[in-house]
Amino acid sequence: MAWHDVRRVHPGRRGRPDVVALDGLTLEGPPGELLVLVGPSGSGKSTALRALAGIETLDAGSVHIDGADVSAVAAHERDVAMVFQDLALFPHMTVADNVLFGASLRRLPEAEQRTVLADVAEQLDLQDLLDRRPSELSGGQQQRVALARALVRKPAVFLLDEPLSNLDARLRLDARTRIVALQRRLGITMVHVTHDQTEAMTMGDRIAVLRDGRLEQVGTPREVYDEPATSFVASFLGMPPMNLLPGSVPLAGAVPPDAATVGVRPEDLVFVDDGPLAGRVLQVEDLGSEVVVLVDTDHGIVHVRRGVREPLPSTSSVTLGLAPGGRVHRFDADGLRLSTVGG
Ligand SMILES: Nc1ncnc2c1ncn2[C@@H]1O[C@H](COP(=O)(O)OP(=O)(O)OP(=O)(O)O)[C@@H](O)[C@H]1O
Repeated sequence: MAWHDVRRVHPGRRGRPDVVALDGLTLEGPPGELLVLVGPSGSGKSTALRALAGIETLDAGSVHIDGADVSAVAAHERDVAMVFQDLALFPHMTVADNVLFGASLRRLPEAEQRTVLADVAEQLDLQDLLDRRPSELSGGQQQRVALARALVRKPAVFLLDEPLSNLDARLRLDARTRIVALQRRLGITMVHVTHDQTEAMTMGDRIAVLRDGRLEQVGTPREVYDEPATSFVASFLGMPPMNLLPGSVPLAGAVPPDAATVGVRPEDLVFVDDGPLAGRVLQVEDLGSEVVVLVDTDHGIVHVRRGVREPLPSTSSVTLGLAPGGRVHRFDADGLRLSTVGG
């Protein structure tokens, strides 16, 4: 699938200014890829997905599926299936009927419908739920029904708009694993929208980071985490986010002084004697599997991530330095990455 220079402007209502939802979005992915769109609220993720599905008009540019320009093709004729956050299951229908809903499947001979249903029910672990109605299902089960309903259509592109956001943390993890396994097994092209960066990092073959309706960076999760193109990407991915400090902080020793900002991940900082960054321990957050220490410095609060077995500083006044193998990213005044030092 591809977006080529797509622009979408929502006219401002009642004297309000127009909203540019997509501002020349260009992005493409190979067939069989699981592409995750991430970005803050309002960055245009849903609009991009809706544009591909054909339920959003384009003001300029084009969208492509399987190499063909489908910009002028009606939504119902595009070979896509979309799962929304609210799932939109029919409450009066059984799970089986919800899954099979849709004229094309209904036209199949009954025996064939049963095969399709049995197949998808097995893939999504719905075998025992087929006679129930949505109100008799948990959130996770409902979500699996919505996935099944989209899957039986065997679309060329499968679009997921935050389908996991209503699930609790455990179910989310389960659903995440299930979707990725399914996508791998069937080799389907999938675009998954989320604002959850853990979901993005763990699910995507590639992650596309959107900001203000434009593509900020696209790459594998490792690439965007380790080599963020901009300070925006650097601070968007990672929890806690990358620490951004003035370029004058000599964290990486003698580096060229032309960076406006230097960025360092919380895991790349250590407590040392006489380090280049001084501060006071504000808070220690023990997360069970790791410890995050908040240090108040002259340049704002800095997050330090340490292992649970490592000793913590014994005094509240501390100095920080770069961890062995740690990396410092240097950004210019526009936020563009100049280089990465260390690692
Ligand atoms: N129908 C509409 N009318 C007016 N403005 C809209 C409309 N739909 C979206 N917008 C605006 O377009 C911008 C992009 O919206 P979009 O829903 O694509 O962002 P998003 O990244 O998916 O956000 P979220 O994560 O909050 O769902 C936002 O500023 C939004 O307010």
